[in-house]
Amino acid sequence: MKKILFIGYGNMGAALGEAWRARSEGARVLAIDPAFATRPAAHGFASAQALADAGEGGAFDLIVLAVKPAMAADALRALPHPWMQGAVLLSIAAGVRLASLRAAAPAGLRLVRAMPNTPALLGLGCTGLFAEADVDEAAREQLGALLRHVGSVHWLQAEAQIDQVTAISGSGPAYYHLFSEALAQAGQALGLPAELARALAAGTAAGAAAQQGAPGADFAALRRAVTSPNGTTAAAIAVFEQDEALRQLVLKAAQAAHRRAIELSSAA
Ligand SMILES: NC(=O)C1=CN([C@@H]2O[C@H](COP(=O)(O)OP(=O)(O)OC[C@H]3O[C@@H](n4cnc5c(N)ncnc54)[C@H](O)[C@@H]3O)[C@@H](O)[C@H]2O)C=CC1
Ligand SMILES: O=C(O)[C@@H]1CCC=N1
Repeated sequence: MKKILFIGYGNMGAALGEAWRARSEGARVLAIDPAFATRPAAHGFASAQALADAGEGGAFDLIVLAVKPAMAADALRALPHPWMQGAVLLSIAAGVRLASLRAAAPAGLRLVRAMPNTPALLGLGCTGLFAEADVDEAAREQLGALLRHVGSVHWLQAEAQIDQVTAISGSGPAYYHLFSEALAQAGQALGLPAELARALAAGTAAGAAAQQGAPGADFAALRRAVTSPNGTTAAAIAVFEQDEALRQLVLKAAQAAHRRAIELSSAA
């Protein structure tokens, strides 16, 4: 998949597109996004018409739909059909079902949904992928190879799993960032200077994440290694674990994200 077009080049689209521009040998990445009207770039066009006026277009191998969910179907409908001849469409829009995309797509366009996450910017993302049955093994391998440029790739067995992945890893980076915000605030509340509290929270998150990323890492064993009997960590963990408070809160939050993904699908 050498000729790639992004529809929408915001946070997530640009994270993928810029990685492929830098790391995927031979890939030619173009993007359409109204934001290119104010921040011109050689590979970016403010509209499909601007791209066509520049003599680009023809058929693309891969079209990545990376606009907000509510505008995904309309953005797909607005694309010239010849661009999609023989292409694969990769939609990263949360909660936009294959059935909605199918209804907006020309016949023959092969459809895949993906749920990446923002650490893709650093090559440390996780992507869940689900493809329609007509996407052959060769296309799956090429897509997998592209997405491995931004982190790990996980093929799913059912489309509904995309909503579950969204609630865990799609939204998940924000959960960890919120925890770091809270830890830095707690540091300040205990009397540390703000910048030191921030640096300690960030450094601790990065260190713990690296430990968790080791092959076969056992989260509970890593936690126990910090927790001396009757020590300081045990005092803190007892608060988190009282009535399973943290686990229950995380479960409720993930269920809310999952419900929202399902709601988005009925709105799209
Ligand atoms: N941000 C995240 O962590 C993740 C986002 N997603 C999905 O990615 C999609 C995009 O999200 P973000 O990048 O966060 O949003 P964003 O708002 O940063 O990017 C969306 C971009 O689409 C552009 N746009 C608006 N109308 C357009 C049109 N008609 N044609 C082309 N471009 C148009 C906007 O100018 C904007 O740059 C969403 O559907 C979201 O569900 C998926 C996984 C993670
Ligand atoms: O918040 C959202 O809806 C998107 C999907 C996953 C991460 N961001």
